[in-house]
Amino acid sequence: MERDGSSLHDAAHADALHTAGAAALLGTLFHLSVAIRDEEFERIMLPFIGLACAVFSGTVCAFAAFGQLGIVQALLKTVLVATGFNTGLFLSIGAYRLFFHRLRKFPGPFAAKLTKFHAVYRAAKTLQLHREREALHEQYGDVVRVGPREVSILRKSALPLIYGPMTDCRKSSWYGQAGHDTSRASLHMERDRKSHRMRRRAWDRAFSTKALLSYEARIATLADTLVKQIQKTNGQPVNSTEWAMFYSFDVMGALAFQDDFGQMKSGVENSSIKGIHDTMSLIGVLGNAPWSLVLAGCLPESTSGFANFFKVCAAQLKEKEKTFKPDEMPQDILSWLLKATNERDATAPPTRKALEDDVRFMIVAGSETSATSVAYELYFLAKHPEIQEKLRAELLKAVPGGVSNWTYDKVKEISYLDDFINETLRLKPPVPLGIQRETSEKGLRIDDDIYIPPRTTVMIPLQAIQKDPRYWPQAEEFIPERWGERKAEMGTDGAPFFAFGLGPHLCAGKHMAYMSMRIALSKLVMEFDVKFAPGEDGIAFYTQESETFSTLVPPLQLKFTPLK
Ligand code: HEM
Repeated sequence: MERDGSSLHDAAHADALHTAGAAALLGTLFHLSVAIRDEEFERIMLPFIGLACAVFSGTVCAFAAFGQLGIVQALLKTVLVATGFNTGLFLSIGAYRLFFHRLRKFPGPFAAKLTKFHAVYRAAKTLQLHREREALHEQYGDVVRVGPREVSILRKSALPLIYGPMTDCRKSSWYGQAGHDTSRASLHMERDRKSHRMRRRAWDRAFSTKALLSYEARIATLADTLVKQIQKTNGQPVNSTEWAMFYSFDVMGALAFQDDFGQMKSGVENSSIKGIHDTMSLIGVLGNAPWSLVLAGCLPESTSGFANFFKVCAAQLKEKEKTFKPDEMPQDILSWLLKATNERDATAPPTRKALEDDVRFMIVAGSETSATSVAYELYFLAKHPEIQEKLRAELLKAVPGGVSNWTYDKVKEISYLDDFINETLRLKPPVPLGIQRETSEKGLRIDDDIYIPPRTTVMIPLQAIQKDPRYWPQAEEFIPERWGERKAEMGTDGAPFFAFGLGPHLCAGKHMAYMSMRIALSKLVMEFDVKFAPGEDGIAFYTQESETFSTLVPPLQLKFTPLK
C-alpha cells in the first residue's frame, strides 16, 4: 500500500512531459495487447465507456489522496494522463490500420483506411454515399477499402459468394446497431443464422400465395382512392413523390394490421410517419459507424422523432392481440406472427421485444422501399412517353374494355408491366448503397485475383453494379425490353440484379411489393396520361435523392390528364 502510495506520489509530481510520455506508452501497449483483438466495438462500447469513466474518476481520486494534490491539480493531471494515453492509443491504431492491417493492400481513400468517421462525414455532407462509392470504384478499381475493416466489391462473381443461398458470410456489425441481443430485435437484425431461419418461416407464411390473395382487394381499394384523389386535381400539378409515399405507407398499414395511416384520404402526411422521415437521415448517416448509432440511441432526443411511431405500433399490437382469433386464417401480416406466438411455434418472434420490433420493421421496410419505387416508376412514365404508350397498349390488350374491367388476375400476367418495374428497380434500387455482410473465418476467394481476409465487412454497391456497363449494355438507359423481348441480345439473364437482396435474407415481402406496384401502376396508366408539369424537368428528382439505407426522393411535379 505504501509502495503504491509512493509511486502515485512520484507520478503525481512528475513533470508534464514524462507523465504524457508514460501515458502514451501505456495507450500504445493497451492497443497492442487488448484493443487490437478486433472485437466488435459496438458490442463492448457501453461497458467500455463506463470503465473509462470509472478509471478517469479513480485516477483523479488517487492523485488527490496519494499524490497529495488539490482536486483541481489532480483533475488537470488526470486530463494530461488521459490525453497522453489516447494519443498513444490512436497513433498506434492509425499506424496499425495503415501498415499492418490485413486489409492494408487494398486501395482506397487514406482517411477511410483510418476511420469510419470518413464514411460518416461523407454521408453527412452529401447523403449520397451510393454515388460516391460509384466514383471510388472508378478511381480505385473493383475492390476498394471503404473503412478500416470494410471493403466494397464491384464484381458480379462476388454476388452469390456474399449473398447467395450457400454463402458462409453472415450479417455484419451494422445489424447490431439496435443492440446485440438479437432475441430482442426484428427479423432483419437477427444475426444468428439458425434463429433467423426459424423466424423467417413465420414471415414467409404471411406472404404465401394464399395470404397474398387475401391482401389483394385491400391494395386495389387504396389504389382506387389514389386514382380518385388524383382525379380531383383536375390536371393541376401534383407532387407525385408525396402520393407515392401516402399510397405505400397506407398499403403497409392496411396489410400489416388492417388499419391504414389515413394519408390517402386526408392527403396529409401522418405525424408518426413524418417522425420517421425526420429521423431517417440521422440514422442513415450514423449507421456508417454503427457504434455511434448505439450511442445516439442512449440520447432520447436523437431518436425522439420515432417516439410517436413507436406508440402507434405498440397500440396496434395491443389492439390486434385483443381481437386476434386463433381459429381463423390471419388476414394481416402481424396476425400471422401472432398466430405463431399464440401456438408457441418455434418460428415465432422469440420475445415480446422482438415482436414489437418486427411490427415497426414491417412498416418501415415495406413502405419506404415501395414508395421510392412507385415514385421512380411515375418519373419514368413521364420521362418516356413512348414507353408509357406501349405499356398502356399492353394493359388495354390484357384488359379489353378498359379500367372498368380491371382485375389483378388480368394485369399480373402482363410481362411488360414487370419489365417496366424491373428496369426501374435496376436503375433506381431503393437500397442503393448495398447490404453489408462479414466474411467467415476462412475469408473469401473471388475469382483468381481477389482474396478477402476473414472477418472483413464486405458489400456490393447495389446501384453501381446494376448500372455497370460490363454487365448491362446501354447501362444508363431505361430499356424495359431488356427484361423481355431483348433479353437474350442484352444478356440480362447473367447480369447482376438484386434489388430485393438474395439468398437467405432475400426480401420477405418481394411478391407483395410487386403486387402493390403492379396494382398502382396499371390503374394509373389506364386512367391518366402522365407528363412532367410545366417547369418540371425531373433532373433534381433524378439526381438529388438521399441515401439513408433506403432512399428518400425529392418532390416531383407531374400532370395527370384523364384519358377519354
Ligand atoms: C420495392 C420494394 C422493396 C424492396 C426493393 C425491398 C428490398 C429489400 C432488401 C434489399 C432486403 C435485404 C435487406 C438486408 O439484407 O439487410 C429486404 C429485406 C426484407 N424486406 Fe424488403 N423490399 C421491398 C419491399 C418490402 C415489403 C413490401 C415488405 C413487407 C413487409 C418487405 C419486407 C422485408 C423483410 C421482412 C426483409 C428481411 C428479410 C430477412 O432478413 O430475412 N420488403 N428487402
